[in-house]
Amino acid sequence: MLNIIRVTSDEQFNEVGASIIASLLQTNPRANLGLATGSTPVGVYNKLVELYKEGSVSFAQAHSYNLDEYIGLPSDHPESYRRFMNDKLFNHVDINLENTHVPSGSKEHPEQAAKEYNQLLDAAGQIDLQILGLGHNGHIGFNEPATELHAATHVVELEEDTRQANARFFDHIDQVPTHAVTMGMGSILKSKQIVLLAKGESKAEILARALMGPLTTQCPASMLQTHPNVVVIVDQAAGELLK
Ligand SMILES: N[C@@H]1[C@@H](O)[C@H](O)[C@@H](COP(=O)(O)O)O[C@@H]1O
Repeated sequence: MLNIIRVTSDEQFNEVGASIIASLLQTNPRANLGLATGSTPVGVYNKLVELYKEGSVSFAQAHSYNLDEYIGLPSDHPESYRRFMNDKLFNHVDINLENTHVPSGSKEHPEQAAKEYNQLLDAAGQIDLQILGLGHNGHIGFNEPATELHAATHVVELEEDTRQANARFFDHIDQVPTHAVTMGMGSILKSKQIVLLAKGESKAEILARALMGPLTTQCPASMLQTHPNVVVIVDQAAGELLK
């Protein structure tokens, strides 16, 4: 079931997103959080840091599992997703870094890294709350449009579109990795609850396709329509084409 929450400002967007995560941690301090990178969740993470500083939320017993990681960037590279998470959230709250998990972007053994991350997810059981952003081509995590989708964590070759969209974070497109490790569709869809975040006009069309179009592997986010508990937080621009 899709529950669409329309917001009218960035502030509200971030507050709604952060309060869903904070409420979960208040009732289940040991929750498994599925976390996402990209620009869309940044404000939500900032808000969570504020809530933590006010004493309204603690991550002390929480565990986190990130969706994806570039292959070939050292974990301290400014654009690696491990570094992103440390900088935007983990280093500012009381989460135990040992309980935070981001797939390894090992260049030497990417397939092994994917396999190990999958084993880690299996051992963790279920993710209680999975945060997702939305790629312009309908990807979630780095599950790119394709004729087949994968259930488990796997290595993926990034689409040119995706590399271009992410080039804004690098000095030059040549520096954007060509491959990534991503949690698979099965792991994402197994989460108890999913919160999809979409902001801005550039997401309006793909969001409408994802939520109202046919289920198709060509738009991996369309699979979210099969999930029993999805909350979609959209601003006015991204929600423009939703009925
Ligand atoms: N792998 C990430 C995705 O997890 C993210 O959802 C997407 C959208 O990013 P943004 O929120 O910056 O639009 O981009 C990246 O490619």
